[in-house]
Amino acid sequence: VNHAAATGTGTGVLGDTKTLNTDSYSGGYYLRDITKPMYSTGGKIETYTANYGTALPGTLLTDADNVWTDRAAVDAHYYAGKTYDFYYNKLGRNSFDNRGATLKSTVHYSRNYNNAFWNGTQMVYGDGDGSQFTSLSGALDVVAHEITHAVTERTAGLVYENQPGALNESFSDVLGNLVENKNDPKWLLGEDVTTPGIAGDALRSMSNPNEYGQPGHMNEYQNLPNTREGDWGGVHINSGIPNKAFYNFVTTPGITKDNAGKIWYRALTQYLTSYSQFIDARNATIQAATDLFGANSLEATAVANAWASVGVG
Ligand SMILES: Cc1cccc(C(=O)O)c1OC(=O)C1CC1
Ligand SMILES: [Zn+2]
Repeated sequence: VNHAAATGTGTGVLGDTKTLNTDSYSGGYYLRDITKPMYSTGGKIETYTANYGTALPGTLLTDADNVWTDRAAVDAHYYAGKTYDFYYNKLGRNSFDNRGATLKSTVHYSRNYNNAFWNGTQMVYGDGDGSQFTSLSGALDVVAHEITHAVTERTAGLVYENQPGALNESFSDVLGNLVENKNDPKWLLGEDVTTPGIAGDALRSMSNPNEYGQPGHMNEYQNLPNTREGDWGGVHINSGIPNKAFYNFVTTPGITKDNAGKIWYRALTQYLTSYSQFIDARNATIQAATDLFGANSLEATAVANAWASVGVG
């Protein structure tokens, strides 16, 4: 029996019902999406469980009746599909490698694990401890954040330390929110899975980085040690500065989310390199806006103003 695309239903982390692309193969249903353009060269979206251990990728999820109840798996699978669609339809990129590589996710990684990460090959999601986080695949901005780490690794290659690392983090936050495309005036990150017992909070805020302990201007840059304890020079801290620059840009009257995304994506994939600093990101986004909209365009002017407003350039 060959692979055949099937449509299942599943319950997500927040209790919502979703339609899932699955694969009816040899008598069972597999959590495998074979409907995307990348399938023409063998690419698919596959979701696994680590079954609360740390061996990767773990076991590909199967189900007898195509009604899926593993909430973390349902959202990891569905949101990976949404992220693939955004990159393909909006930015013309065919998966993280732009060559239709299979998108592999593993959920239920370890126990009480308050993290999500791209390990160089696949996405990995913990279930949280139920207090700090619920299952981390339950948020589209988180899933798109992780997949964007893969895109960055294959393009600019921004090293995960100091200013290049803060840029790496910021591009993941920017694309995470653009893919999520919520009507969220505060441009929050992780709001759907952070502290399930507290409403209205988040992991980070792009509109007001200070709200979650991040600098929003160069004069608040935190020189932290390039160690694990120092968050590798504060990559999740100093990302507040480029995040705020993007927020100021995208909220400029006349700037659309689509155009802002094209400019940031073009800077990331055409101009930035491993050790790019904040000033290089400023120059790269101005150049990208100039390429796409012209030297004296609203976009190019607004990009320069946005970086100046956070003390860069
Ligand atoms: C929750 C978490 C912990 C450690 C690293 C990351 C990381 O991927 O950098 C992480 O995920 C996020 O930041 C996502 C966006 C909310
Ligand atoms: Zn990250």
